[in-house]
Amino acid sequence: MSQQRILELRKILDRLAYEYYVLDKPSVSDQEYDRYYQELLKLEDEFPQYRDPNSITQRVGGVVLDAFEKVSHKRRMLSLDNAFNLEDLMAFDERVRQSVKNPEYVVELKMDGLAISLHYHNGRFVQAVTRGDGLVGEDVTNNVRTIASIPMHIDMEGDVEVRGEVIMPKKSFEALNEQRRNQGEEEFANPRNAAAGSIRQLDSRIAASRKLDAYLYYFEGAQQHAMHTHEEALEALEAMRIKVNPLRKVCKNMQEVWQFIQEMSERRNDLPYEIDGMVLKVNDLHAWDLLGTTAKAPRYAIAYKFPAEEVVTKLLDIVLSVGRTGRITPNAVLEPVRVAGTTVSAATLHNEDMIKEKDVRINDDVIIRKAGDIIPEVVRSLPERRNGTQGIYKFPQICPFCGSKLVRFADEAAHYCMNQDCPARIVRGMIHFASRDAMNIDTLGDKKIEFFHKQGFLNTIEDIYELSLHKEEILALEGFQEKSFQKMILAIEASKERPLEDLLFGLGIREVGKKAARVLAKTYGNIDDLMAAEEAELTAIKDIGVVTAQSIRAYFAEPKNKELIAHLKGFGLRMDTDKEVIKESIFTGKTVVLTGTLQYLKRNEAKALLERLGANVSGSVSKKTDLVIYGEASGSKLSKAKELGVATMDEEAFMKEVNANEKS
Ligand SMILES: NC(=O)c1ccc[n+]([C@@H]2O[C@H](COP(=O)([O-])OP(=O)(O)OC[C@H]3O[C@@H](n4cnc5c(N)ncnc54)[C@H](O)[C@@H]3O)[C@@H](O)[C@H]2O)c1
Ligand SMILES: [Zn+2]
Repeated sequence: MSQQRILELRKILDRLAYEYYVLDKPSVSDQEYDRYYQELLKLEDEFPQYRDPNSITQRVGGVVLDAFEKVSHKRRMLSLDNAFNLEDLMAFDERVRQSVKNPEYVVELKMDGLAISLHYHNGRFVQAVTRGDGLVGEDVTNNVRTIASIPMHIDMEGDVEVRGEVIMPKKSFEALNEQRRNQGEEEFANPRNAAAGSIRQLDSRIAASRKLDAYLYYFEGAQQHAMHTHEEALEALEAMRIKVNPLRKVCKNMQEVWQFIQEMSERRNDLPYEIDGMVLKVNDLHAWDLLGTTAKAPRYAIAYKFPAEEVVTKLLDIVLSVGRTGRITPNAVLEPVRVAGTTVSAATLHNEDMIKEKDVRINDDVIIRKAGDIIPEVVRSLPERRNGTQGIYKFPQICPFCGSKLVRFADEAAHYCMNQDCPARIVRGMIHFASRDAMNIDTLGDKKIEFFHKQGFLNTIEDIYELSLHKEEILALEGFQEKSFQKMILAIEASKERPLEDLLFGLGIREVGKKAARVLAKTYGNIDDLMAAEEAELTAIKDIGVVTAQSIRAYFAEPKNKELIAHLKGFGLRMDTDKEVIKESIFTGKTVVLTGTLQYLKRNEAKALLERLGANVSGSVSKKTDLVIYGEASGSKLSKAKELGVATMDEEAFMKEVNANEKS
């Protein structure tokens, strides 16, 4: 039983960590994650036979993206153990006291960003590396250079390593999300994920535009510089004009610690950046060596995490919604309640497993939590408050909108309505088709589509282009005027000119998101060639996997979909891409040869990029060659180029040029 639960928890946590560290897109709040984590920690403690070095509790979370140069840390970059209340902190103090007499603590703010290591050589900033998996991080030097508060020169000879936190101030975060909203892009869940997403960008101009900041809190090898305490080390950093957070305090005992924590938690909302807790560090650096570290965290420090805002309310009902792919989401209908400054009356329950996991039943009192910008969630039910009217929730077997049987695939937690004609799916599909990222018919929003569907005017995507046939009926409806009707029809007409990639995305083919649509449109140029493409041909395209390829094939094999495309063609929708404009660049008019193994691009991609930038790509080096671009293990072509005096460029430099041109 406990073993099963341990495995289950590891699976949940691995998925959440992936969403958080790799996608920078968490689906639950940090508190929710921490609850699962603490439960796992406790079970592993209780049942040592089930411990596993691969468990998330035994390693530093986080990953190293392949797109970046990997750098090994000289000393591991660790995480921190967590405390959630005074009791946890007292236990930590107790453990420290077993090795250290009368410990002092430096108490700092726990800034919610991502850890970074900065390297200086003879006073010059030379490299910045992310924490990564703790052993190896990503080289993000160019991006970190764009952070104004990080000094490029310091007054210290030799090699100096400083560590700290890159953060996105609340103001920058709000501005960024507003901009993303306006451009129809997905918003970041919180400043931490936005900061992480900004630092891990291949184009440093994006990082520069994101207005990041950084605070440093660790001086590697401070003892070699004759410092004895952490506070002395921080002051030495300040003397080098390195930014250290002044909101910190050296505390003589736990009473002072707790008082400072209370003080800061009251000021928390007024700070210009987000903090998710406080960090206690033993002040005496000699004690750091004495106490040492675990596989994951130092024993001389601990993070106290602030509690999230939680309230209790009644769960009145569970209702299902259906997405355009048929995916079903169960939602909690709640007795309205104020939490974290807003009134909440609905919360997501994710899927059947989550409902079981949290043992949520209709009529239960439940704990609701809203943290940061994440949608409200049901944390758990309060079974002790049940009065006998709460039966175990049975997940519906049929779609509430069309009555067809719901399907749950073996490897997925979600249920699906598989009925292509399900009215709820059709409406969601039309909403998606008209949305900003797709055909961008901005006068035809969610509410109007739902309304016209109820009126019987919109039953398929094709109907959008025949809406003008219902002019008389629509004008007879309340709230519709000739002028706004004309505007709507004009926007529908204008959408016929959208390029192929927008149409492909708008069709809502499973697995074909914005990016895949762009890749497909670019590769095929028009819809007929794409419709004729075999699965093998599709999977040969970078970024298109087997599942996506099969889904595309299945979509175009469906007679109804073929008909839809034919009808749309009949309405005059263009079904090709914008012609690639050749961009003037340093490659324009040059004869270029590629050689060696490229790290960032496949050979054919590099070729396509070069051609777009006006180059003529050739296979062999001769006197006519203007430039040889080389990757790793390049052999005879490179030596021949050198012999002939032909200019050469390594892949790194090439990527920089490409990036510069792509973004301009
Ligand atoms: N919502 C989710 O799905 C999800 C998933 C995974 C992780 N998380 C969150 O991330 C946490 C785990 O991340 P973690 O391993 O980075 O641990 P952590 O964020 O709890 O603590 C360690 C980090 O704190 C940072 N920090 C900030 N101020 C500091 C200071 N003054 N001194 C020292 N360090 C400071 C450093 O970056 C350090 O690496 C979880 O507890 C959870 O809150 C959330
Ligand atoms: Zn249905």
